[in-house]
Amino acid sequence: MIEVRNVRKIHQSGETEVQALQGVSCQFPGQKFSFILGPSGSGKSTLLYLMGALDTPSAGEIFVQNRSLSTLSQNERDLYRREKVGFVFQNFNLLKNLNALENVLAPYLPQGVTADQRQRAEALLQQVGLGNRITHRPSQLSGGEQQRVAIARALLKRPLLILADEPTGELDTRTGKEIFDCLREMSAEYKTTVVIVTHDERYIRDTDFILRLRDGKVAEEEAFEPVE
Ligand SMILES: Nc1ncnc2c1ncn2[C@@H]1O[C@H](COP(=O)(O)OP(=O)(O)OP(=O)(O)O)[C@@H](O)[C@H]1O
Repeated sequence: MIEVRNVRKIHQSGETEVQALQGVSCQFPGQKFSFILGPSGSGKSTLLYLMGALDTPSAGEIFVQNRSLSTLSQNERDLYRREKVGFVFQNFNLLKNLNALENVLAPYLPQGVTADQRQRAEALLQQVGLGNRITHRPSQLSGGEQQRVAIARALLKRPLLILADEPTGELDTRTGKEIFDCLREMSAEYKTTVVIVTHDERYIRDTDFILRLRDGKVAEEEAFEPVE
């Protein structure tokens, strides 16, 4: 479970201050599949980045596994980001000179990849439906396939949490739906907490929790009973 407690975030933009989050509190259920929705500028990405310790709140706290991120040392924050959180971004962030398998392994390439890591990377690519594409480079893959590589890369570290910022933003609606389905399946398979920021409300279904933001505040929370 991730608890967001009265979080405020002020972005400084030159002389002006932007109050991106104005006292947001909510709980994202652990090992479940959640969305953050809301209009442009409502603070969705800001909240996601705070949960991933890519940024720090101006006030308030975020607890992950009952530990406040504010109490972590710089070293512990780095470890948290590196080992506990898998990030998936709108533009896939793949390295264009590496093939799909190498992209999944990219975080481990500098120190040398173990046989176990390689085997897991291949299995993950298989699971996200790219078993026959592992030697393709990003330019030889469709947008949806590139996003699947990014999902496999995020899963390789066995993260506690996957944070996805507009993962379907560059994709057509059918492919976008497939990416949501893929993330949902992976969340269930690996019991990973998945939180997705999106504008794309057309295919929101089978979700456990929705947080709706407006003007940096919670507009609505919806929790769902599991569908039998
Ligand atoms: N680094 C920054 N510096 C200054 N202002 C920022 C920064 N990041 C975000 N903001 C501002 O904070 C507010 C919330 O931005 P945020 O990106 O969190 O919203 P969002 O709901 O994710 O929007 P979108 O859906 O358009 O991505 C906006 O007014 C935005 O302009």
